[in-house]
Amino acid sequence: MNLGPVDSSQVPRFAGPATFARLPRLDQVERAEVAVVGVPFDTGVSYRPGARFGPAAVREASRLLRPYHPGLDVSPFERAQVVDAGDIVANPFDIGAAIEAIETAAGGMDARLVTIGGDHTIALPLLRAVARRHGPVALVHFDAHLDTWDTYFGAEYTHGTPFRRAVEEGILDTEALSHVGIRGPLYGKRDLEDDRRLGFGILTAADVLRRGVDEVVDVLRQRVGDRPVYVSVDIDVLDPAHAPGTGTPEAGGLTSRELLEILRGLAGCDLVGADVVEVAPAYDHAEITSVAASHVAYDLVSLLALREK
Ligand SMILES: N=C(N)NCCCC(=O)O
Ligand SMILES: [Zn+2]
Ligand SMILES: [Zn+2]
Repeated sequence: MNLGPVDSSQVPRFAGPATFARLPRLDQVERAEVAVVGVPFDTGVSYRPGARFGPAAVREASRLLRPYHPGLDVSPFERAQVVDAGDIVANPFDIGAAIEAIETAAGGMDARLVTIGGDHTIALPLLRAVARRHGPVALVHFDAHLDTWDTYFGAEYTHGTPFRRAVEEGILDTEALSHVGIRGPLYGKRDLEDDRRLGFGILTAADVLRRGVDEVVDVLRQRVGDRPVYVSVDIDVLDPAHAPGTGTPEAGGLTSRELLEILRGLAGCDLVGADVVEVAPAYDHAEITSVAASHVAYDLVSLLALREK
């Protein structure tokens, strides 16, 4: 029997500590198959700071989640032991040290992780940890931005560069790399050429609109095949109307309905880990962004739970 969340019909959901979805902490169980972990770190940002407060805001917004997912027909917390593993301690004054600490902490956990960021820099050490276990993985990356740029101010490790570094390090399977939701101005056409050369295929925000969710899911599933796959969700993939609380917002994005439906379309894929990053609560209103992120995390947890048993 798995230890589930606090029952919101017995204890008001606004009472008590805010673990993700009111789940038990890692130290309250003997083993866990799926863990939600926070990485409060935003030293890699190029514009508005504040994603260091993302994990706390997403946990707070997750109080309203319920234990049955009708879209995927699964009770994720019954199907698997899901826990909140707390926050990884990352040095806010030293990006290199933070990246190492994240890789070590993530690599030391047996459960499959859904990580709440934090800025997008953290995807690199999380991918390293996953690749150590599974070899080079497929990637489905939801974002307004490519995040395959080379450097900012000469710095290699930033929130705009994790996936270029990951390809260079050989931890991604370059036959199976997708960006979804890309839009907005670039520095030049070369950004797209570099991205293609690194191996990425792009489904833009306009593609989601014109081709629709089902066709996007088909393309993604075909690219992923039966490879182990990591899903990285930068919350700015959503339109600023659906996610105002983020550091580098771009107009013309996905709705939360589209994002959640595409995620559900990945059911049955060999998901080995996932993240939700770039929630910056200081720019949020009425918890719009943190509610969206909590639902994205719930769907990712549900996809991981579906693989159990
Ligand atoms: N990963 C995120 N959210 N943003 C990257 C933006 C990089 C830039 O300032 O051009
Ligand atoms: Zn982004
Ligand atoms: Zn990003």
